[in-house]
Amino acid sequence: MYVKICGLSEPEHVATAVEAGADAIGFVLTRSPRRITPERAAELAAQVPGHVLTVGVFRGEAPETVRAAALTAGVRAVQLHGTHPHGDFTALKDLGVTLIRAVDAQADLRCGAFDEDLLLVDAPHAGSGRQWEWAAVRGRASGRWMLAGGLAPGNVREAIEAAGPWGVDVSSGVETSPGVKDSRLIEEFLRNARG
Ligand SMILES: O=C(O)c1ccccc1N[C@@H]1O[C@H](COP(=O)(O)O)[C@@H](O)[C@H]1O
Repeated sequence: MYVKICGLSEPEHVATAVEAGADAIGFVLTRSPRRITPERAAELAAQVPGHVLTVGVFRGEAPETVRAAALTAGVRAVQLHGTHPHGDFTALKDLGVTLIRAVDAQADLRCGAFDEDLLLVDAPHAGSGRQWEWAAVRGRASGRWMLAGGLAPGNVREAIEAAGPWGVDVSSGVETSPGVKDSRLIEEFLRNARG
């Protein structure tokens, strides 16, 4: 099971996620309680080994804004939330990073439909920590797709069984309050996600 830990802002939590076996870690570079600057993301990304994907998370920004922030941060993937047209993904292809299309369950759920490399199926309000009806996407989402939205150490197994994703992504569920990560919860999430 591919696991992404998102919304990291402290070196200690980046180290915990890497050591506990995360496949990807995310830095929020858009309006959010978890927002960090691209410069801060670059400092954190520098401590991440090459086998772990570093992801810049955006919501509704224009491709040029995403490009500039991703280059400053030095991330190897960008995750675009919001109603981006296909052309936004095409415009970012030459950046040479992994493109992640983040949508809710009403969208086209075929990974690759917008030329993205990974699909993320999330709650309508990304980053809110709210659960939604994960089972509604079972058999509808296809390809390399991650489930997100209200996941936590205590429910990630149930979510995987309900939706059948290729991977999972968490932010709020490994925090003690919005934007404050907890190393013990990060480790527990990774353990439970892998069963
Ligand atoms: O985390 C945020 O604040 C955020 C802001 C804007 C866009 C996406 C955001 N987070 C993404 O939301 C999902 C899961 O969130 P949660 O576990 O329900 O809190 C994850 O993909 C984050 O990257």
